[in-house]
Amino acid sequence: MTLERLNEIKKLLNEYNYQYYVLDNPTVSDQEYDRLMQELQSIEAKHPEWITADSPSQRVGGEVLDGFQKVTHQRMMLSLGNIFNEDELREFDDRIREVYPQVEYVCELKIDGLAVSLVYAQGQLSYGATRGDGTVGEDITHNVKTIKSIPLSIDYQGDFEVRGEIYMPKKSFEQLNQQRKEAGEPLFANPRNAAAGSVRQLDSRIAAKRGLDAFLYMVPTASEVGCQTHKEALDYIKQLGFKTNPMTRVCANIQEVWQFIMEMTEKRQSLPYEIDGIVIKVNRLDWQERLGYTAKVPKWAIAYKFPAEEVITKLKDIVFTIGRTGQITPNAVLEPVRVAGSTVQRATLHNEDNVVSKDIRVGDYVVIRKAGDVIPEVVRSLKERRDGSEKKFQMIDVCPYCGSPLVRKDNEAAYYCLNEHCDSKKIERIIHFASRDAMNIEGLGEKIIEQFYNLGFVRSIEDIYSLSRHEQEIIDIEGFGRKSMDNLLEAIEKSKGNSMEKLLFGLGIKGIGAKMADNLSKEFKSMDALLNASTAKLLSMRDVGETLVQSLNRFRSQPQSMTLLEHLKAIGLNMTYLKDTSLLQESIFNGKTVCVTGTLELMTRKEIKEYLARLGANVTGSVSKKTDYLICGRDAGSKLEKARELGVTVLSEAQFQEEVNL
Ligand SMILES: NC(=O)c1ccc[n+]([C@@H]2O[C@H](COP(=O)([O-])OP(=O)(O)OC[C@H]3O[C@@H](n4cnc5c(N)ncnc54)[C@H](O)[C@@H]3O)[C@@H](O)[C@H]2O)c1
Ligand SMILES: [Zn+2]
Repeated sequence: MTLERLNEIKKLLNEYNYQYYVLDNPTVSDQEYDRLMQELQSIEAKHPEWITADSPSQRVGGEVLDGFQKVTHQRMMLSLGNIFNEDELREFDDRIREVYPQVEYVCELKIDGLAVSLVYAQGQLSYGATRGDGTVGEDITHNVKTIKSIPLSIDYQGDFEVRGEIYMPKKSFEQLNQQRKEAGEPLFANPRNAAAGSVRQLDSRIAAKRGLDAFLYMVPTASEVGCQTHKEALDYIKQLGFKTNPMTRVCANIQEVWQFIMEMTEKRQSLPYEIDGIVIKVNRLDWQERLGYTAKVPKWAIAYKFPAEEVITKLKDIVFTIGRTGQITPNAVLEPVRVAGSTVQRATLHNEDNVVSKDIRVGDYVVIRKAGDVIPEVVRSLKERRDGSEKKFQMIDVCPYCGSPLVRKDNEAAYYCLNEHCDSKKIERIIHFASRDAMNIEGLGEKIIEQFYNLGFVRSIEDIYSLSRHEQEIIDIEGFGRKSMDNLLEAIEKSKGNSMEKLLFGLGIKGIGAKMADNLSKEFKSMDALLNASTAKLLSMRDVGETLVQSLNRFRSQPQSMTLLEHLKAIGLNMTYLKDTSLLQESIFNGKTVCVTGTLELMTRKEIKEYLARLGANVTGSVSKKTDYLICGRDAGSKLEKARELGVTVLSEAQFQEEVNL
């Protein structure tokens, strides 16, 4: 169970790392990422035997993109350990003071940009590089040179390396996103990703226009140039002409550190650049040296991360939404407010007990927290700002959709509408339609459908196919990035080509399960033929009984069902059986999950996929425990490794062709 969870988290984190470091386009918030990382670390702490070298907990950040020169760092560029509260800060301090009771710290703002290494030779900038995976980075010299505050020459004749953070000031970020919006281009999620995306342009004219800047905060060879402390090193580079951050403070003990953190939490909003925390470093360089490093982070420094961002806004109304199971949830309608990079207009209030115990009223000013979840939440109300016009919360007792009395189940805080014909059933039908064995629309899961339903984007099955109309609104929903939207629209488009049995099963006709849908489709070949089939013909089939015929008759006599099918046909959904029955009988791939990887030589990727579909295979994009076969072309990489690890049968392209007699 836990091992399974561990693998699941690793997979997610690797995916998020890729989106964040390679694509500069995260699909989840940093809080969500950090929460998963903590969970991973706590499982690994309990089971050290499960730690693998490729675990995200063991690796520093990103990957090196093709297209850039690679630079091997003279010394590893590491990440930082994270802490999230005062207790953890004190634990860090305890560990240090066990060795150095007199420790002094330097506190710095944690600039939300990307790390850069600048190397000078004979006083000239010789190159600038990204952190990459810590060992090898990308040469971004051409873009570094566009940053005006970075000196191209310094008054130091030997080899000299200095490290710091390239960032995009808030103003530049807003202008950039405004321009991109007007040009219809995808927006950057935050200044960090915008900065990273800018320095990784091959054309330096682009970076030059992006208004980037840099703070320098570290000299790997500080003691060699005569510095004893980190603070001296900072002063030294400032003298050489580098820009250092003015907020830096030396603290005599951990109380002063916490004091600094509190002060900066206040100041954060008013700074002209984004910070996501405070970095705390041991000041003495020889002590740093002796405290040393883990594989990923220094032991002499730590990053305190600010909690999920909170903002204040007015609660205009409370509305109720319904979920798949009929659960009724109160939601806050808010005066739109920007929080951590997106505009929030709605937030969940969870349930009646929560609203009552926090005494949240319509008209209140409330604190909204954007954590990792798709829907932000209301943390508390500001009672001191009330003027008496606020309305006390009253839970409804009938369903807002159908008027049936609501039922509170034993031991549960939630209320339910149990009416069979209520909206929850519609949600359920849409969920079923999109599910894996039916139309298999990836990215359109239960929670998303509930949310889209309640926001009015998807009220019926047909609506799925006009979702692009709400594209911008959906991207604005917290947590739903441009990339997820593109993927979703692609998955929806792809589902139009499904073979008939998937659609038939998706319609949710009573008695027609996945297997029966397959049998009927195989027999009748098209939706029209099935809908016009005589009772006698149906009954002549094996496994088809009276009940099923009655159920199908009910379906075909309902005008709304026929209209639905007509609409789907007009939208372009395939209504015929695409699997080739003669091929199916003998195919070893029938009903199996198959993945294709590597460079194919005999067929194109598209051809082989279509062919496999005709053989009855379910073709997937990744290898998992559910995979039955992996078909491998040349230069197969991680998928092949994974398949071997999981014991999945691997076939070469030639073996595949032989198997299917091509
Ligand atoms: N949302 C996502 O999908 C996603 C994915 C991957 C990572 N992340 C975020 O990135 C974090 C990991 O990134 P990371 O490895 O760069 O670590 P980090 O950002 O937590 O800390 C290390 C980095 O801090 C920067 N830094 C800024 N100011 C500094 C200063 N004064 N002194 C020293 N360093 C300073 C440096 O670039 C350094 O490499 C995660 O904790 C998460 O919040 C998010
Ligand atoms: Zn109802």
